[in-house]
Amino acid sequence: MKAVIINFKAYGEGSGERALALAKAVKEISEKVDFYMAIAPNFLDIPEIVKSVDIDVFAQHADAVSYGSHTGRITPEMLKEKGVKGSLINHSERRLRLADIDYLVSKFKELGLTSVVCTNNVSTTRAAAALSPDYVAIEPPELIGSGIPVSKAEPEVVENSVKAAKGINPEVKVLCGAGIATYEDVVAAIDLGADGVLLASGVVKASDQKRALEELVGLR
Ligand SMILES: O=C[C@H](O)COP(=O)(O)O
Repeated sequence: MKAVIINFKAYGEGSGERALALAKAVKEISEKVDFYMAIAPNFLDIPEIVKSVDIDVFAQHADAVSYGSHTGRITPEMLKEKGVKGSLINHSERRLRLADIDYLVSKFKELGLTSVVCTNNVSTTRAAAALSPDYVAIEPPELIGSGIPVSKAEPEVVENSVKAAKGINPEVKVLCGAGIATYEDVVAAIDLGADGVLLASGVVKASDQKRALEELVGLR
């Protein structure tokens, strides 16, 4: 099943009570379509959403450390304890070192968490795929939040990332993201070989989030 993962980022429109409402809207829509839909709210909203909404919840980041003397860190074990499905790793707005990405992908496997490693171009997608995460998500940073969909503006980046990742490890699923907002954008991504999309502003910043969700998955 193709995946649609919605990152709430640190947007006010996807925080607190609004995060909970949006999570419920995503859950409701997910029951009407043939997409795997999941969300990535901020850390503070995760426990409440996990408790109240039956949907896969991802963190937006994890730190490459285990329990111990670290201040202000979120370890994979903590995420596991809170009932999250997995996490974005190395998002463009929260980059990590290669060794940290490697640590997290391995630790996630050990804990049964799903890893979504974000990348910015074909070469980094190839490098990320070599670590055998569950997903890589190719997102050209300049298109993030631009409203210009990567699947239309830079189709070759998506297509070549899919080829590069599958060439290294056919098991790795490839998402694309940046500027995705409509069903047409999603279909374009899938036509380029992507296993789904990772998006944020097209839904979270929309004046009518539910309507934006419906448009995204082809219900309108
Ligand atoms: O995690 C999501 C990506 O950074 C894409 O963001 P965007 O949909 O606002 O362009």
